[in-house]
Amino acid sequence: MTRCAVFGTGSWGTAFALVLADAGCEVVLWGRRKELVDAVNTTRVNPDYLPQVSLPDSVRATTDAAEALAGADFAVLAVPSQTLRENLGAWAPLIEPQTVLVSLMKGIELGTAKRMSEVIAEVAGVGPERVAVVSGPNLAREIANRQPAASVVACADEAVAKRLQAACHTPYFRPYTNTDVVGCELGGAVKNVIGLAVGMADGMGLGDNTKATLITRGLAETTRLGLALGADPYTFAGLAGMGDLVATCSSPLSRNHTFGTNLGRGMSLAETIAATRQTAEGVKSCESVLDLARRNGVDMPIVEAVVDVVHNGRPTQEALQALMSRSAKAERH
Ligand SMILES: NC(=O)C1=CN([C@@H]2O[C@H](COP(=O)(O)OP(=O)(O)OC[C@H]3O[C@@H](n4cnc5c(N)ncnc54)[C@H](O)[C@@H]3O)[C@@H](O)[C@H]2O)C=CC1
Ligand SMILES: O=C(CO)COP(=O)(O)O
Repeated sequence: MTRCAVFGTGSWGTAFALVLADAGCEVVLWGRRKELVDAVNTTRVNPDYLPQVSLPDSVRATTDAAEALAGADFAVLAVPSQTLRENLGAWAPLIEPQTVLVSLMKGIELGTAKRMSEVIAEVAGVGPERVAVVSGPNLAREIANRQPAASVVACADEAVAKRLQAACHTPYFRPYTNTDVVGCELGGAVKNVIGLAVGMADGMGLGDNTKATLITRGLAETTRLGLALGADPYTFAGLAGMGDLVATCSSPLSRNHTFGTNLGRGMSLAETIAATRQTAEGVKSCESVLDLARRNGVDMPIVEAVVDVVHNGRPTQEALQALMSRSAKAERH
C-alpha cells in the first residue's frame, strides 16, 4: 500500500489527505497543534478547517514528523509558502531516500524569489526526480465534498509523476501528468495575485468585461514570466494555468479573491487582514512574484498594481486608472 505523509492540517492538506485515502493510500497527517491532531483522531473530523467532512480510518494524525515520515512514499507539503523553508529544515533529516516530496503550495518565497520546488530541492538536498507539484482548480472545500475536479501532477521525471497520479486518482479527482514543474508552479502562484486584482474589481462593483480583461491579461503576464523562466507556454492554457485562474477569479471560496473584494469595497488593509483567518498566499507572494519578474526583466503590470494597493496603500481606483492609462500595445506584448 502507498504510504503518504501530509504536512499541514489546514484546508488543502486535510482535503488532499482525503483524496489520497480515497485513492487507497495510508495517510499520516502532521499538524502542529496537539488539540487539533487529537480531535482528528478521535472524531475523524478536522473541526477548524473542514468541520463538515468525515475522514476515513486510513487517515491518522500526529504531531510527530518522524512518525509521519517513516516508510513514506510521498511527503506532501501543505504549509503556508513563507513557512516552508523553516519547517522543512526541521523535517529534512527525517526524510528517507525513497520519499518523493510533493508541493501543494502556491507561493513564491519572499527575499529569494524561489519557487517552492526550488526551496524543497535546496533544503532537503533532493534531485528533480524527487520533487513533484500538484496544482489546478482545486478549491479545498469542493474537493472535500467530493465534487468532480481535475488537477496536474508535475515532476521532471514522468515515471514519478505517474506514480503520484495513481496515488491520488479517485472517481472525483482526476490528475493529469506534466513534466513542466516551472509552469505549473508559476500558474498557481500568479493566479493568486490575479485573483486579488479580480476580487478588487468585484468589490468596486465592476462587471464582467473588467474581470475578463484582468483574467486574460493576467494570464498573458503569467505566460511572459513563464517563457522567461523556461516553462512550456501550453501549461498556462491548461488546468494549472487557465483552469486555476478561472476557479480562483470566480469563486467566493477563494481566500485571495475574497481578500481583494474586501479591499475593493473600501476595507483597509488592516481590517482585511483581520477578517482573513486562512492563508491568502497572493498577499505576500505579489511582492515575490514582482521581484522574480524584475530579476528576469519581465513586465507584469497587474501584479505591480496589486503590490501598489496591498503594500503601498494605493487606492484601488487609482491603481486601476494607472493600468488603463498605460501606452497602447499590440496584444502579444
Ligand atoms: N485551500 C485551497 O483551496 C487550496 C490551497 N492551496 C495551497 O495550499 C497551501 C496551504 O493552504 P491551505 O491549506 O488552504 O491553508 P490554511 O490556511 O487552510 O492552512 C494552513 C495550515 O498551515 C498551518 N500553519 C500556519 N503557519 C504555520 C507554520 N509557521 N508552520 C507550520 N504550519 C503552519 C496552519 O495551522 C494550517 O494548518 C497554500 O500554499 C495554498 O495556496 C492549493 C490549492 C487549493
Ligand atoms: O488555489 C486554490 C484553488 O485552486 C485556492 O485559492 P485560494 O488560496 O485563493 O483560496
